[in-house]
Amino acid sequence: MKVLEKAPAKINLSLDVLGKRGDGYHEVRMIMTSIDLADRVECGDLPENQIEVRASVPYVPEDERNFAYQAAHHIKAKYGIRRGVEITITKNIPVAAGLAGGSTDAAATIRALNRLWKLGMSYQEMLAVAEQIGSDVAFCLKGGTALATGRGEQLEALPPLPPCWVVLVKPTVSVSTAQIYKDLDSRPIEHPDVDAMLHAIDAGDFESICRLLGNCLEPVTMRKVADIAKIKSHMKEIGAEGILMSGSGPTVFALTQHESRMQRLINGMRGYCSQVYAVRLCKPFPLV
Ligand SMILES: C[C@](O)(CO)[C@H](O)COP(=O)(O)OP(=O)(O)OC[C@H]1O[C@@H](n2ccc(N)nc2=O)[C@H](O)[C@@H]1O
Ligand SMILES: Nc1ncnc2c1ncn2[C@@H]1O[C@H](COP(=O)(O)OP(=O)(O)OP(=O)(O)O)[C@@H](O)[C@H]1O
Repeated sequence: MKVLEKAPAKINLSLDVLGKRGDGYHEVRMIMTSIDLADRVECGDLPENQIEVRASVPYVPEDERNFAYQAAHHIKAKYGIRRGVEITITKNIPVAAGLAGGSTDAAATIRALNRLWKLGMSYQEMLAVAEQIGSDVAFCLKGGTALATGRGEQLEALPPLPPCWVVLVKPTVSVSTAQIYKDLDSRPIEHPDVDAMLHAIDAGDFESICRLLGNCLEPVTMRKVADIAKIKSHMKEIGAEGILMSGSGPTVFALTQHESRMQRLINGMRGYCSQVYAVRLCKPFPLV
């Protein structure tokens, strides 16, 4: 038997860091939303009691470093499963891009194995597995729009954003999330207004959402990746309503409610970058 799960990427609409914790992580307060740029994760039975991962691109690890492998490993240990699984990942989300590609594959694997092995896991039980893998995995389990606190694993669901297009541009370089958080420690933090963003989302006020987009990691990554400032300025010239770097970067996204502007952004940005995507937002998965 085989089960297929869609694994959508995320963007951060507001990302604040409140301080460094004793465990080496940073205390965050951030708002994330799922977008319809997704990997495909397929889990199927294997005759031997082992975990095999196949990824469609060569630069994603297929061993225990893969977050989907780790999800299967934790579930097998926790539920005493002595069955084998083959996990096939079709990558569409750019890797090490600030879009939680590996985290969403892990979350999709948890949802898929719950179905394949008929485990009847509750959302809380899935969250317990997700937290063992990475900070963004918890959000990716359900997706939608949410406020994330703690190291990113404590979630509060928010209303969906007003319908819009998300245009993403991924510069060719990739960055390390751990290094960006480390570099942040030696700089003054530019805090975004997370509370005002929460109000704007509650009110469905697209104009304010665009105006309030903010990410305190953006200036840190910008110092390493000069392309980010250039991409932002080209997107502004073309006429995007709101523009921001996602997560630890380096992907930059623009929001617009106008199809003609979305088209202009795609055409305009393809002149500078090969990885340009235009997608819609994604609904949350109905987990309880
Ligand atoms: C930048 C974001 O993507 C925003 O959504 C997340 O905060 C990062 O989440 P993630 O990639 O799932 O991060 P993890 O895999 O848990 O951690 C990678 C590394 O990033 C740093 N890290 C991550 C999350 C956090 N709240 N504080 C941190 O300092 C730590 O050095 C950690 O070793
Ligand atoms: N299934 C996977 N897909 C992509 N990368 C993976 C996967 N599993 C492990 N990795 C490793 O994780 C690293 C980070 O990749 P990922 O695409 O998750 O970064 P990211 O989008 O910047 O993450 P985040 O936004 O959560 O910080 C990669 O360099 C890769 O080696």
